[in-house]
Order: sequence, then structure tokens, then C-alpha cells
Amino acid sequence: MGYKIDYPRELAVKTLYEINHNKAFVNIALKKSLKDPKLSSIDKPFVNTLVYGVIKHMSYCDWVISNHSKIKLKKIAPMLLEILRIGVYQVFFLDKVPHFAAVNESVNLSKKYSKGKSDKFVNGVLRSILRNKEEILQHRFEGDEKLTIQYSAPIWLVKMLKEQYPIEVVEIFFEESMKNAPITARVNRLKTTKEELKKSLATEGIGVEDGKLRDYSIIINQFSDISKNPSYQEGLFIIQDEAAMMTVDLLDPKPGEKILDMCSAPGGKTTHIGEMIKDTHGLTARDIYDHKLKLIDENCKRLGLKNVQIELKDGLKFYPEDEEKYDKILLDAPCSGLGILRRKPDIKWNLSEEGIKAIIQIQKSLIKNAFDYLKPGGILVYSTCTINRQENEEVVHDLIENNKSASLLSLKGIDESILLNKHFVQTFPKEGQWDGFFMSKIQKRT
Ligand SMILES: C[S@@+](CC[C@H](N)C(=O)[O-])C[C@H]1O[C@@H](n2cnc3c(N)ncnc32)[C@H](O)[C@@H]1O
Repeated sequence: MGYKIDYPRELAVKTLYEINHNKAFVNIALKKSLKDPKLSSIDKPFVNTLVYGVIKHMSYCDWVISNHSKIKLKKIAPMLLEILRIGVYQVFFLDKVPHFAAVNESVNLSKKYSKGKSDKFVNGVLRSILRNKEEILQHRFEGDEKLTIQYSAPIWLVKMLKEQYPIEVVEIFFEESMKNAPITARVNRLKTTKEELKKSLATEGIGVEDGKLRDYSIIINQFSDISKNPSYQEGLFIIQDEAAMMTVDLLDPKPGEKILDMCSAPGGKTTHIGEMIKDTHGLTARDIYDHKLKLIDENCKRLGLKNVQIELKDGLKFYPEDEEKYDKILLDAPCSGLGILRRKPDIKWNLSEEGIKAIIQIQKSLIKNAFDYLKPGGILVYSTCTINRQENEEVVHDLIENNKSASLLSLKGIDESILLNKHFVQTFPKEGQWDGFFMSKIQKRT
């Protein structure tokens, strides 16, 4: 072999092949790749950037490739396509990678992973793209293409959201979803204060600024793994989006109440509830996956919560012993996750219209059971991290229409800019700020 393969890029291509060709989950495939002993810790962020970058900008990369390839995209061998994609991604989105390196490394990879003259093909396509880079960048996308190519959104998703929101809202949503999300953290007020935490983080060399939506949140200006830091290990904070934090404020849990967090892993909101009730008894956290219960347990332990009852229970099953048992219930339902595309861009490729229909049925069953578990006078907060109105308002309305004792509460004291109307909070992903979250509050009449 008269050429040397760059290992991080090779690993990125193999990971993308697993994801796009063998339908592996990004987080699982990437986690496995990043554990590769041959990968140095300095190179891990690069592999991460390449994999997530290609997934985020996949339609744009494919558009560029298809305009410079004599072979139709569908006819290009899957591994070769991933090799071309990482080449294009580096050329258009990574300022620090010299163009020659991006091209040469892709050509070398094609020599290793493909037969025949594929290295010449890759070289030809990428060099043609380089020659025309300025012209490509000048291209102005119009109409749906702006969303489906520039922002790499699936057409069915664009159509679905256009039926639900004005086009300007949909455009801003997809534009914002392409940006990087901030790392926000909730101060664990059981152990520290915001000012004390800021001092601890400063001594660890980490800069922070105050959160925008909650006065107990901070934005961390650090993009490497923070979980080894002493302040993290001591449980002084938990990484959590600010809109997610708001959900628990809406529930307003109090010591002495019986509280159920029905779909609770990994425990971001459970630990917030635990903190607000000062770790008194009465909080139960459930999830359907055993391995996820461990994450709740770990988070509780790290944050110093000793009294959360963690249970493996399926929210879709009705447990008669739980009927009218709880004062407050949080149903943070499994959902399409459209509000967190910045953090998990693969969501847009894994979702389908049929998949969303199935999720809606699950949400309707979960909310029905949750409501039955409320004491008369009890409060249910239904939340999701999506902006899909069918999973949000429609699920809530379905409950209200089928339950005479359910009443939708007006949300008071909330900034109007994040209210869809007086009954529903809907945040949209916002640069440097929160994710897309939906929240509503329902009471069981006495
Ligand atoms: C949006 S996440 C919850 C996030 C959590 N509230 C937090 O703040 O960390 C939804 C959770 O619902 C769980 N889930 C899905 N189907 C369920 C079911 N039938 N019963 C209980 N939990 C379920 C998933 O495993 C997932 O952990």
C-alpha cells in the first residue's frame, strides 16, 4: 500500500456506513467507534464532528455530489458515498481542514475500500467540486429546496410542519436546528448555589454565563467532556436544557405530595423534582427500560437524592393500585424529538410519518393512564421535546374531550413569547438558548 490512511477519517466513514447503510443508531455506533483503542483522545472530537456534521448536512452534501458526479447518487456504492460525503463536508463546513487534505484522504480511503477506478472517480468528483466551490456557495435555494437541501430536512417533514405553522416559522425552525446547541446546566440547589458553582467551575478553568430562561441555570462555555470535572462528580449540577427545566417549575412539586414521573429516564426532571421537594419521600420515577433505570439511579446518587423510588413499569399498562393515588404527575412523553434536532440531527432521518402516527397513539394511551392515576384535584403536566402539534395540543385535547373531569389550566406568569396560547407553552430552538419544548397543565376536577 503506497499511501497512508488517516485513521480518524477512516473510522468516521465506517461509522457513517454503519448508520446510513446498516441502520445503526448514531449514539451507539459512535460510542463504539470512539472507544477504538487505535484512536487517540485528541482525534475523538474530529471523528465526532465528521459523523454528526455529515448527518446534519447530508442532503446538502448529496446535492453537491450529485451535481458533480456522472454516476447517479443511488448507483454510487454505499461506502464510496460516505467517503465522498466526508470529503464534501470538510470542504464546505470545516475551515481548519485544508482542501488538499480533505480530497487526498478521501481518495486514499476509496483505494482501500473500493475496487476498480473508484479512487479516480472520487478524485474527479471532489476536484470538480473544489474548482466550483465559490459558484456552489453562491447558489440561492428557493422555496422547499431551501429547507430540504440547504437545511437538509426530509420533504415529508417540511410538508407536515408547513401544514401546522406559517412558512416563516418553519424556515426559522430549520435554520435554528442547524446551529450548535449550547451546553446548559441546572444548578443542584441541594448542594450549592449558582454563585458558588460559578466559582468552583472557574477554578476548574471553565467559563460560564447565566442562563436566559431560569435563574438557577448556567451556560457552560466548554465543548469537551465535563463529566470528569470535580464539580460534576460532586453533583453540583446536571446538564439540562433550560426549557426542560421549565417543565418541572410548571408542575410546582411540594414536599409532602405524592408525585409520579411516569417516563423519567435518564432522570433530568426526576432529579429536579427531587431537588424541589428537598429530597423528602413521595417521588416515584418510572421507565420502561431497565438499563435506563440505572441512569436515573446514577443521576440521583450523584446529585445526592436518597429518597426517589425508581420503578420498572410500563406506562401503557394500567395499574389499578395506582388509580387516584398521585397529587402531581409529570408525563414527559416519548416523542418525535423535533425540538432537539440541534443535538440529535439523526432524528430527522430516522423518523417517518408512520412512526409519528405510532408515537401519537402511545402518547394518547400514556396520558389517559396518567390522568387516571391523579387524585381528584391533582395536577398533570404533559410535556414533549417536539414542535409537532399532533403530538402536543392534539394529544391534550384528546384527553380533555374524553374526560369530563379534565380541565386545561391557563398558564400564568409565563413570557408571552413562548406561549402558543394561554394553555400551551411552545418553545422553539433558539441560538445560544433553549430547545423546542411543549408544556401543558391539566387538572382533575374534584
Ligand atoms: C422524553 S424521555 C424522558 C426524559 C426524562 N423525563 C428526563 O428529563 O430525563 C421519554 C422516556 O420515556 C420512556 N418510555 C417510553 N415508552 C414508555 C412506556 N411505555 N412506559 C414508560 N416509559 C416509557 C423512554 O424510555 C424515555 O426514557
